[in-house]
Order: sequence, then C-alpha cells, then structure tokens
Amino acid sequence: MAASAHPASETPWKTLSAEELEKQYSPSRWVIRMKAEEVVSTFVQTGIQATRKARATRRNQLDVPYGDGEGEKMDIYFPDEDSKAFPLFLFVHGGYWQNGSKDDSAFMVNPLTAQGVVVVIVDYDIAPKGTLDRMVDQVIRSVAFLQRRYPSNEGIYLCGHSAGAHLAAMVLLASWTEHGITPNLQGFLLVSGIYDLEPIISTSQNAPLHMTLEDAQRNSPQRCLEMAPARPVGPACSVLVVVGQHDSPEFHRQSREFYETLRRVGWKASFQQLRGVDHFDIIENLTREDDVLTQIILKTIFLAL
Ligand SMILES: N[C@@H](CC(=O)c1ccccc1NC=O)C(=O)O
Repeated sequence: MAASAHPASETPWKTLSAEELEKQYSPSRWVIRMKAEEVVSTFVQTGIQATRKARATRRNQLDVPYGDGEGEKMDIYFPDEDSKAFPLFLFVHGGYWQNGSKDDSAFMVNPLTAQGVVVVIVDYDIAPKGTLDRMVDQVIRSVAFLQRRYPSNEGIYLCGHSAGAHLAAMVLLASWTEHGITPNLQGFLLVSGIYDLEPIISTSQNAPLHMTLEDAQRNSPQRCLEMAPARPVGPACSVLVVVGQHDSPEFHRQSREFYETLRRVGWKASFQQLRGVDHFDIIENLTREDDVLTQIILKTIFLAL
C-alpha cells in the first residue's frame, strides 16, 4: 500500500456525501436557539452594536495602518488608565474568509478594556480581493506591527474566531526572523476554528476563495504542523483550542485533532468544549463580563503576568 500523509482513518470527511459535507461546514445549520436564516444577521447586529458602544465609550485609535495595503488597518481600544505596560489582545474575525470586518467585530472590547487590557481588532483583505496566502501574511504582519508599536507590552494574546482562528493558528507557524522581530506572544485563543482546509474545497464556501488543493494544504496549520513542526515561540506561550457544544461534529473533530497535534509537537496546549453555546453565541457572549469565555480569557492573561 502506498504511504499517505492522510490515511483514510484521519480523513473521515472523505466518506461524507457532498450534501453532508456542506452541512458539516455550515455552522448556522447546527444552531438550536433560533432559525438558521436568522443566526448570521443576529451575530452581525450584535457585533455592530458592540463596536458602536466600544467606539463611544473607550479611548481608541481607529484605522491605524499596519501595512501599505488599503485594507491593512486596525482599531485599537484602550483602558481608562494610562499605562505603557499592558497586555494586548488581538482579535481576528471570522466569516469564512469572505465576510466580516473590524467594524462589526469589537465584541470583547468593553469587558476586556475594563480590566486593563488593550484590545485590537484587525482587518485583512477578505475574498474575493484577498487570497488565503495574503490574509495569513497580513495577520502575521499585524502582530509584528503591534510588537514594534508597543515594545513594552505585557504579552500579546492572539484570538481568532472560525476562519479567524485559522488565520491566528497560521501565526503559530510564522517565521519571525523574516519579519525582523519576535513578538511577545504569550497566548493563542482559537475559537471554533478550521485547521484543515481540504474539506472546504468542494463546498460552496470555496466559490469566492478559489482554493486549489495546493492552496488548501499550504494554508492548513493542521497539515503544516504535522509535516514540519514549528518551534513553540516560547515556553510560556499557551494555546487554548475552544469549540462550542453546538458546533458541528466536523468542527469538533478539527479542534480536537489540532489540539492533539499541538501537544504532540511541543506546544503548551489545552482543549475546551464550552457547554450550551454554538458557533455564534460563543463570540456574542464576549460582550459580557460574566461570560465563561470572557473569564477564561482574563485568567489566561492575568495568571500569566
Ligand atoms: N455561511 C456560514 C456563515 C459562517 O460560517 C460565519 C458567519 C459569521 C462569522 C463566522 C462564520 N464562520 C466561519 O468563519 C453559515 O451560515 O453557517
């Protein structure tokens, strides 16, 4: 039998029908608290409102360029007290690399800045303008930019949701010598992410992305970590892989396998399945200080200091 990097036992999705694969990679169809058609608009509305509130109530710098590209901007939100040494929380929004922006993604700004964390919401060029390679490069450059702008930060915590968790996970593989700076990355928080892009190729999500098999493989942190384990950035840096109870079985499988691979190659990783939440309210709830995930984030940041 020919050797294969992906034996059938590790690619259970290959036995799924086209219809079932489409369903597994349609997060709104697994939501039980409302109709699938209402889920995404509710999510976006919650994000827009949180962003409006954050901009009205927190000191901020909007549209800060982290590169020369027109889409390479970030919004930075500050705690009330003035300080040079603060933890930085950088959020990468989801939307299957084709929807979403920093203007509807400031969910966690108020609860985190209230505790002394600087929160950054980053934009990147979604499809069809951007390719996967470009988005990955943009998120990596946004991290390098933050380190240069805030050299005395008390840690950069990188959080991504869904497609944004994929982009954040690709930062685990960044080669920092190329960027001339090693960021003070202290934690990754990967929420309801996708780490192997191959199953997406044949779904409708790939229409604006035009991903080939090579594109998918080159941009799959699951595969890249298995093939050429990157060295963890520092012994203190933790990676928390989180998935919602009502995420699809394929999302659960992807999160668990990525967590297991991270452990195997030496990262300080942990895995958590959050009860009672789905792909969307897992993030919507970050607008609340008493939310379970908000508390996990604050513990991750302040127990590391
Ligand atoms: N078309 C998808 C939308 C979706 O997956 C999504 C929407 C907003 C934010 C994140 C999402 N998922 C992954 O990036 C769905 O309705 O399931």
